[in-house]
Amino acid sequence: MSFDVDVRCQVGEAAIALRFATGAGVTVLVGPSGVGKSSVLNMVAGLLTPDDGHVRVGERTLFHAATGVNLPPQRRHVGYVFQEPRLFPHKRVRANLLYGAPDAAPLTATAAMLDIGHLLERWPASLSGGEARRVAIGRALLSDPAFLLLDEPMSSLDPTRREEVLRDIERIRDESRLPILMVTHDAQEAERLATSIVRM
Ligand SMILES: Nc1ncnc2c1ncn2[C@@H]1O[C@H](COP(=O)(O)OP(=O)(O)OP(=O)(O)O)[C@@H](O)[C@H]1O
Repeated sequence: MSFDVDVRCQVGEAAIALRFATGAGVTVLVGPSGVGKSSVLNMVAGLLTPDDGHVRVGERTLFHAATGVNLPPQRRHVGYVFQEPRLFPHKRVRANLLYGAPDAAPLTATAAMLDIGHLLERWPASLSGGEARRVAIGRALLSDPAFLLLDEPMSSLDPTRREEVLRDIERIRDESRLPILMVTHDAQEAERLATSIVRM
């Protein structure tokens, strides 16, 4: 089992509840705007604490209300790519990529895979949307995560850039074998990337 999630949480007016258990590959979370998809990612990441339930990824229990287990985000070994790239504006691309990386050795190979090797000395403000997104994905991968969370990684990209990021995610799915939990609005993306689809 990759993701074994059963969470309930009141967020403002919204009562969010979701249960799913999925195997290896990409689990895609789909559903209308405001239904709570990003909140579920935040509960898996440890940024939002569920009122009840459990979160297990692989063999590890990250949260279990009944026994009081609640690992802080930094101990969950999560690579989280937010809807906005959230790069550090005062750090060059290279330093952004290495932020949180236990080891600089995989930098060259990861940058080559994401086709961002020529951008290492640039500042984030000079990047296009697609480039910034790929740097955010690279930073998540280089932190040596146990799993990836991707929140609408193709949103607000033009069709060419979208295709590039789609291919990157396919490559990560097929080569790194990291469990991936991803949110998308787009049925075609879900169809193409998903090993499992969870509807909210
Ligand atoms: N800080 C907050 N205070 C009150 N309500 C909130 C807060 N954060 C989120 N919500 C509400 O919780 C619900 C779930 O939000 P969430 O961002 O998880 O949805 P989503 O499915 O990811 O939406 P989208 O697809 O539009 O990004 C929404 O109804 C939202 O208005």
